[in-house]
Amino acid sequence: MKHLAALNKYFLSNKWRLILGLLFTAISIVFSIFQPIMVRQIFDLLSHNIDEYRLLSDTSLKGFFRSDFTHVLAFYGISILIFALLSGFFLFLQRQTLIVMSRHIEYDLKNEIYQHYQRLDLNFFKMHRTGDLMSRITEDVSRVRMYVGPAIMYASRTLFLIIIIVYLMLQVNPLLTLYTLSPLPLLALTIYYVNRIIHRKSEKIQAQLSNITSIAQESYSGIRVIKSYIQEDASAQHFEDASEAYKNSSISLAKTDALFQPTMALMIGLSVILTIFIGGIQVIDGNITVGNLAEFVIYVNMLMFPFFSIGMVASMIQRAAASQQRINEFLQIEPVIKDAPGAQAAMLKGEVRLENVSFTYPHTGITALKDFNLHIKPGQKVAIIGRTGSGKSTLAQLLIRMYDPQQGKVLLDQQDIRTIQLGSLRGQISYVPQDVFLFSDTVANNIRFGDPTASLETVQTAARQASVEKDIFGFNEGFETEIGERGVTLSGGQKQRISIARALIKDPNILIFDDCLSAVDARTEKEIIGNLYAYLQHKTAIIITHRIFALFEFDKIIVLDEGKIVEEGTHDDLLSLNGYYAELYTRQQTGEEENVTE
Ligand SMILES: Nc1ncnc2c1ncn2[C@@H]1O[C@H](COP(=O)(O)OP(=O)(O)OP(=O)(O)O)[C@@H](O)[C@H]1O
Repeated sequence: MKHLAALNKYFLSNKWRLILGLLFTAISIVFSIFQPIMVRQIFDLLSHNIDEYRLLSDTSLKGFFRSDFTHVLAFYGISILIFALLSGFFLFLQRQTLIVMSRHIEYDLKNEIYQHYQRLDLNFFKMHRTGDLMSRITEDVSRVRMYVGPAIMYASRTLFLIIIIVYLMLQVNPLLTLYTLSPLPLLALTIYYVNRIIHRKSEKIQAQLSNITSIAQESYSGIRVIKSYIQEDASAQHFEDASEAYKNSSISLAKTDALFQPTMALMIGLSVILTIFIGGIQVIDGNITVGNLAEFVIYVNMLMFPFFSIGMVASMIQRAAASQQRINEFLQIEPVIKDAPGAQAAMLKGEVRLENVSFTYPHTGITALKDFNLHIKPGQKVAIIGRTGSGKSTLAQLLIRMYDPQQGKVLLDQQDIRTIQLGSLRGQISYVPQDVFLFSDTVANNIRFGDPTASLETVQTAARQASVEKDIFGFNEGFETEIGERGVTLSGGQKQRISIARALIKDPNILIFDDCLSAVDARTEKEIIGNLYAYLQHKTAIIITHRIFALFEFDKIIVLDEGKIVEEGTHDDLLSLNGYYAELYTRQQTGEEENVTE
């Protein structure tokens, strides 16, 4: 329950809705109480006067009484109707305030979680599965909403109703009250347990349903592999097994559900029988009137749902507390990478320096860079080459401060990057990642992601510089073509170049290209490099690659191995070293020649 305290701030910001909601609940209940009172009055009126009326022999007097009775009955009928309408109207207002409040809280909570996710660093996302992040912002928030809306609504209704009705019942006859109410706690307890079973089964069904969805999704995305390996039948069988499990669980839930209504009917029946039996004896003994008995039967019926909802509300609160606990776990995580106190914005010219940097990935313990030193002057072009896993991408991650090194310093323009505001730092470095990610949006908007205010002309220029403009004009709707599931399917090389255009449009002084030309052919690569050359003239550029760009005149080429620099110098320096670079160069030259002669 203590976990739910985190929601109090939302109740506070919605206090008027909450107060009004509770007020409407009370008013609606007061109006609903008139019905049993009036029924009692009708019954008493009739039972007191009916014998005398029947004994009347004077037909005109009888007719007069009859019409009088009819008027009184009509008056009560209309009054009951008016009170029921008023009660219903305030019930409507109650829902309009409390349920609306819960939707506002749900909205705020979702935004709070989402904004918090945005602040958290890469390591957090590596450590938690996407499904887990999603379920906390969707399913857990939904369960919490059941507490801040329906649970509060039912609980307040139940509390007010029980207080008023039990008070009225006690005024009539305490003993009868005791007997009438005795089965109701049992009802609450039964509902609580049945609800828990239903919930457990529903959870299982939900998990099985999402399993079916992911099996289907995976088989659609991997349809080419399934077909080429003739695995259609195996894939169908896999789906059928998952569906079978889902069907069995659903049937089991239906059986439990089927028990629910009869259990309730039994409990209600038991209470009514007890009321009529004990109440009947009390009427015979003259302790209460027939009207009281009728009134009691209505009270019992009115109390059924409140007692039923005690069980329901208890399990709703329990579930909401568990969900809020899961939400709090994430909300309480503070990002490790954040602005240090006193961090300043900086105008970076482009000098990069790493001093004795060692970095180990926190969640795997893999040391990716060891005592690493590097100096790049503003405007220099540097290539980073090395075997897979040698630490090239890690270097890029440290420069944009996705991680902080455990030892040593990363300096930009001679300032430790930890003293530069994170937004200012990342805003002035363009990073083209190895694994391209494009959003389901238009081509133009994907490029504009680097500068949301950019005009179409600027977008086109960036596309031209990234050598992808011609390809884009080839699409049906040019720059307005949708990318993604519902849009065009781009080739790997096209995606990479759009991602480069996105980086160029930012027009920063430092650019890092992380192996982002791996999917283009040699001719396109030459074209891209030719175009980029002019663009990069006065900018610092770090190009991480597996291939040697002989065309590009690098100021420095660095060869990494196991997180250390093993070779460093210009193209000619490295060739004369006769090491990894020279070997790679020879291999690449032979490969290219073979390609030409083929
Ligand atoms: N996010 C991560 N979490 C844990 N370990 C990682 C992570 N990223 C990389 N590593 C590990 O750190 C080491 C260096 O990886 P890095 O990605 O920097 O190499 P790389 O030279 O860029 O390789 P490639 O050329 O294949 O991209 C590798 O052993 C890798 O397994």
